Amino acid sequence: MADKTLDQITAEGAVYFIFGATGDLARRKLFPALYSLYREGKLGERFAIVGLARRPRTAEQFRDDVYESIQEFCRYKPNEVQAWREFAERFTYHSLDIGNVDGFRELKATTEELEARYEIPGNRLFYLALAPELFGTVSRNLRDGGMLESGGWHRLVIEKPFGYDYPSAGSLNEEIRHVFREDEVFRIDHYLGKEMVQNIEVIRFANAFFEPLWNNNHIANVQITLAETVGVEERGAYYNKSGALRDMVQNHMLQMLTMIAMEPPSRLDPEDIRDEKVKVLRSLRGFSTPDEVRERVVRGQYTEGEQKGKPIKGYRNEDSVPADSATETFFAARLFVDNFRWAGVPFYVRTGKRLPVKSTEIVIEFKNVPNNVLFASKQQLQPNLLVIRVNPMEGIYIKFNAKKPGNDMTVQPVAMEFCQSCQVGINTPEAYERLIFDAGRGDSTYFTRWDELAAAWQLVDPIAAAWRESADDLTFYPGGAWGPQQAHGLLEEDGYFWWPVNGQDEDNVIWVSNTGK
Ligand SMILES: NC(=O)C1=CN([C@@H]2O[C@H](COP(=O)(O)OP(=O)(O)OC[C@H]3O[C@@H](n4cnc5c(N)ncnc54)[C@H](OP(=O)(O)O)[C@@H]3O)[C@@H](O)[C@H]2O)C=CC1
Ligand SMILES: O=C1O[C@H](COP(=O)(O)O)[C@@H](O)[C@H](O)[C@H]1O
Repeated sequence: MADKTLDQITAEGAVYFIFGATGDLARRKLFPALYSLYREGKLGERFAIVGLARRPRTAEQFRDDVYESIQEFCRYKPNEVQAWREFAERFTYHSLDIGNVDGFRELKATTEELEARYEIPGNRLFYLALAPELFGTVSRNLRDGGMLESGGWHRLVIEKPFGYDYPSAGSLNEEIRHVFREDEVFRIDHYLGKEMVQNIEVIRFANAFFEPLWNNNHIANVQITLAETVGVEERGAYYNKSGALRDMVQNHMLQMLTMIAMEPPSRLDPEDIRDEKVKVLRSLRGFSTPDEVRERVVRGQYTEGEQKGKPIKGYRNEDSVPADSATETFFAARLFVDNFRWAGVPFYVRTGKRLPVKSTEIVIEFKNVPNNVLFASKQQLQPNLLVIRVNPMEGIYIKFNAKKPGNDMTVQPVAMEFCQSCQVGINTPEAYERLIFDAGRGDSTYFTRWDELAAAWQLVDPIAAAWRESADDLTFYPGGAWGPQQAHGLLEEDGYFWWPVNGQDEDNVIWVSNTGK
């Protein structure tokens, strides 16, 4: 599986089915990812791609759409005529309504022709870029239409959101599992495909100097920020039902938290890693009353504001959003992992739309050194920080104290940075490339297993239930600001503050960086 060479993986070959091929995700992420994989030889020689949706498209029209999407969104441009032609030849479009099983029987015939033409041994990967309500029907019709009768493997890749709450996620899971085994289901959380999220394991487990300090004796708190400048764009109808809690916290935020908090797995096998992540999710302190939710969670919604000098409208004025919506566009919480390693260490998480910058960062704040004669009376020492920059900048920096050159013992913070994206630039593979490649080779490490999802929903559901009771605690923030004041209060109560992202507070810090900053 994961330890096969690239040649072995690509030699097997597969047909990739993109359900929802005329949709936004396919256009912005999936086609560009497939083209990059092709350009890097990661699809091998034996592959075909079938786009599926209801609207009629000729093969030519479809290839034109794909060309435009790649031109706009892919890190490789389709300017190399020969490469584009060879790739486009492997792309076909099949118009089909998910609800109609006969369409799947026709698809079977088309697929068998493609498999014969390109010598593909019956391996089939079904990517569902569809509304989740359709996942169960597709699974059933794939089976009933004979699409699972080939000799090779069959894998189902599904997009988020996986359910609306624990019961609905459970029903959805059952529907899918009537047809596919758990090891055939690849549930996407695209944050797990991000380079720096995957790097957390390496940073933690391949360095002698982090792991011994990685516990409540040395870490004061952990801060995870996922800030976006965008509003809800054209997704008001979806977002208004989902809100930040379901859109970002239940999945991306909790996944990052588990990577930070998990115990080292005994082997780097997908199941061992996922077992450790589940243990973290199960150790998260739940919310047993609505009061507890109010104490530890802040929800906010953006109002009119300004970004980069331009006015922006409030959430309630966005398209498809009701004028009295109580949906949160901002979420912050103080979470605890109640286990031996992390007892007493707050994990602060925050995410929101219409914040001042686009940035995802994880800050590990270490406890201060004990007061000592040398420094304490004279100056306030800053805590050591380890900062993992996930997105859009990728890298890591550590902040520590050093002597300012001169005669006295003045201490100044120094930041040593490794900026990965500055080095690799646009050639960093996109999350979707990695995830499609991993699904193609059957490596489920960076996909969410059902028990992870279930545990995440079980944490999130009581928060949603408390919010349903009353919207009194909904706070507001002007678009372009760092969320409501209450989110700062969460940390101030504990004697901390949110470290500014992107090193923005670092005027007094000396930077040593591979970017030459
Ligand atoms: N867009 C994004 O950035 C992200 C999307 N996602 C998830 O990905 C999934 C797809 O999202 P997105 O691309 O934005 O959605 P869109 O609404 O843009 O696309 C939906 C696709 O489904 C097809 N479709 C709808 N009904 C049927 C049917 N009965 N039979 C066959 N095809 C059908 C549509 O094509 P047609 O009308 O031609 O049938 C279209 O291609 C969703 O689960 C979403 O939550 C997750 C993260 C980010
Ligand atoms: O899943 C989602 O993620 C995006 C943010 O992803 P990023 O990779 O750009 O940080 C978010 O905008 C969207 O609402 C959500 O559905």
